[in-house]
Amino acid sequence: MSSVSDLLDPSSPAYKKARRQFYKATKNRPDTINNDWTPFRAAEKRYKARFPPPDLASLLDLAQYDSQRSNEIADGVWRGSLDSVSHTRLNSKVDAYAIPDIPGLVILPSFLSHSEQHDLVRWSLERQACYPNPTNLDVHYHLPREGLWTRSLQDPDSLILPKSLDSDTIDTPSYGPRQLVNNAPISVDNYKKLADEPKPPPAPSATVSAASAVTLIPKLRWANIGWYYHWGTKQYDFSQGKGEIDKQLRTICKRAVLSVDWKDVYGGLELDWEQPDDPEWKHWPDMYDPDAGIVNFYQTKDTLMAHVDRSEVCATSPLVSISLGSAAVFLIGGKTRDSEPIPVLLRSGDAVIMSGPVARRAYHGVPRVLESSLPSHLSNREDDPEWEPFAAYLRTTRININVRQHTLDDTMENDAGVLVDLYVPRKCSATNRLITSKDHASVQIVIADVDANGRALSTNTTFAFSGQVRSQGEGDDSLNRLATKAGLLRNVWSYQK
Ligand SMILES: O=C(O)CCC(=O)C(=O)O
Ligand SMILES: [Fe+2]
Repeated sequence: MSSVSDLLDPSSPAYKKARRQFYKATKNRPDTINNDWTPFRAAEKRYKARFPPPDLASLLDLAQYDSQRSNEIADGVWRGSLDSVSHTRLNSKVDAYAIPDIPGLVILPSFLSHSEQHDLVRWSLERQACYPNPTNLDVHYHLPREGLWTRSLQDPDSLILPKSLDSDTIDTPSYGPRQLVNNAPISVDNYKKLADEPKPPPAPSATVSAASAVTLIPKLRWANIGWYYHWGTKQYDFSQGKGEIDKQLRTICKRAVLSVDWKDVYGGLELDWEQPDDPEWKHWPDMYDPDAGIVNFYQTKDTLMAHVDRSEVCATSPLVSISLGSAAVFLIGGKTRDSEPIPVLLRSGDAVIMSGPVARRAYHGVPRVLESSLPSHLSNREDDPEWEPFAAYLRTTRININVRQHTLDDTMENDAGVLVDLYVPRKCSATNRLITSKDHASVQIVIADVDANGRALSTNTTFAFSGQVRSQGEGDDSLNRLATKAGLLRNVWSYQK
């Protein structure tokens, strides 16, 4: 088998063979084939291509600032550069860089120590891709309670049975890249409606047959953590209650968010925040607390197409994304696929934060997992004889832990962890801006409809006022104005004049 470095060397027989195969395969392709590609699609195609191998010099490779990573870079054949994408070093407790073209995008290279990377790889495989967390394989198979990974080590040949045998409804399986559904962006206004839409469980495939534990491992694509995510509608399903996000992971994500001086990122920028005079980033040190996420498992041929993660009500709160194992090309662009994306080389231990109204809503994807890029601290661990199966798996795998904040804090849930109407995020009736859960001076006034005898009916009209409106002495006037408009009051305004 040819190595990756042979494939990058135009004089090698392996390169020449790949070129012959490429010309043969594309001989009859019309020249106009790529005229319709958006800039994002064209970039995906470029980095995905096996031939010619992509030139990664255009990738931002922040590991190159770190002399302790020089061996890691030298050992792998893939390397980007430091001068292809404009970036600025942030004033922060750890190495952190902002990308001025995408405000709110922050990259923390080498954020995790080697031992944290080991722990998180084990954590992902042993404890996340298993009951009670849903995974892509659960739909089709009766997975063992101890998890597929543990079973595959203890009894690799044990048979895992398909669910189609005992189900009335069946479907076709999909192991490829995650299916992309064009979901409606959730917001405070449509939140209730989307939460109430039916979320039928997906049907198991009729065509999968029993498979051994070890052969199913490379088919693992994702595990859901925190709030239950319904892939069919790309919305959260609150009726399933809230899964736990492990404390260790929450602590790591909070450390990432708290280590950044957000004033250095956002100060002086005019962005489209819900409350421009009190932008949310100022509250992240108290408010940021992740409650939803996905652990992604990519084999080297897998890609994740351009998408926007817009199922979370907190549309601007930081999303923390941690890379482990093999390296990858990460693309991030703008509001549509029509902006040219920025290419970044993400290596094991790097973290990316997508935050604020621009970066959190930017199209992004992973067109390439880089072959032979596993760093030596994950491929050989003489200190841990039990590590070898993890190393073998990671040689063809990248793990990404993608952590979001869906709700503003847990006062939005009842004791059972279910979102309740009362705590659905509200907007100030006077200013139409979001009332955060930390706005303890906000009030909600419910005015009951009454019958002819003055007795309360079951219907009512509700007004919510933010603390800011009240502190400016605008509460009474606002209530009068709104109640008059709603036909509940008469003549109050004439008093004021
Ligand atoms: O793998 C990555 O780096 C990104 C994953 C991602 O965008 C997602 O899970 O939504
Ligand atoms: Fe994403």
